[in-house]
Amino acid sequence: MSQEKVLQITDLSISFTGKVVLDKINLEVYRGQIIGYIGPNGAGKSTTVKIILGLLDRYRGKVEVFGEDIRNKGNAYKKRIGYVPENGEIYDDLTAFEYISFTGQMYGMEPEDIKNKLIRLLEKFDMAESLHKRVSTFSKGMKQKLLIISSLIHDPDLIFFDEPLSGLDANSVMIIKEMMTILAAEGKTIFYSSHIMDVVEKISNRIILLADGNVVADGTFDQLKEKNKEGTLEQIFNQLTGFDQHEQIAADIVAALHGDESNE
Ligand SMILES: Nc1ncnc2c1ncn2[C@@H]1O[C@H](COP(=O)(O)OP(=O)(O)OP(=O)(O)O)[C@@H](O)[C@H]1O
Repeated sequence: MSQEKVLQITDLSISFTGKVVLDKINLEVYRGQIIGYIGPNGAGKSTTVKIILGLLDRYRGKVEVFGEDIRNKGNAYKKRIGYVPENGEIYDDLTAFEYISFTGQMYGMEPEDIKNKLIRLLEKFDMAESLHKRVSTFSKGMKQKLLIISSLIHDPDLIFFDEPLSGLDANSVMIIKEMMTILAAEGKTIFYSSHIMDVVEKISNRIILLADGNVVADGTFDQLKEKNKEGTLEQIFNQLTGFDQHEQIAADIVAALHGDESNE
């Protein structure tokens, strides 16, 4: 792996209406890393990514992408970034071709280049027939594939995937996992946020766990395992976030559904 620093985050903090979401986070990310960026719901994973993408600017601290402070960078650095948001919205009335033409041109690509790539990619994603079909007619998985194509069509160097496998069938999941490995081996850097722990465990060469506004673990899966004496990433996650009550909570939920009296 390269020692070229792609991202540096220094003392990054942000609060929303008085609630501290990120509390002086520090991170250095290197070219070719696949970072499994995990944490409980509401831990601040999407917020971190939105700050790096320049979508939130009320933060404190410093964020450097490709060696430059994003506060001084304008928008040019975004052309080297790809992003699959957790809840990606696609303009439903557009066709696949119109949508990718629109996003590709925002990244400064030539229309001919966009079309050629898109035709090849749709074919590989088993969507060759969908080029001129409206997104409103697509299944969830097809929309997700289009979001993935949209995030990668401009060949970005730094890629943020927020639950990219959502809605994909088992075959497509295998393709995307393998694709991430190839892209990282080529020197692309991938930030992979997901709650599916066994995929994160397998795919990431570095895992960062965010909880209560802080980085509470940062290392390879083997390093995390050594420190925490637990078997799977799911167990390490539960241990580090202090969670051991799933049986009791599940039983309480069922009792509440039945209208049983609470004994809490
Ligand atoms: N625009 C906003 N205004 C107010 N609060 C916000 C805003 N955006 C995020 N938050 C709060 O910040 C916290 C972190 O949210 P964020 O979406 O970053 O979490 P996450 O780790 O991505 O969670 P999940 O795993 O559920 O996707 C949450 O408590 C959320 O309610």
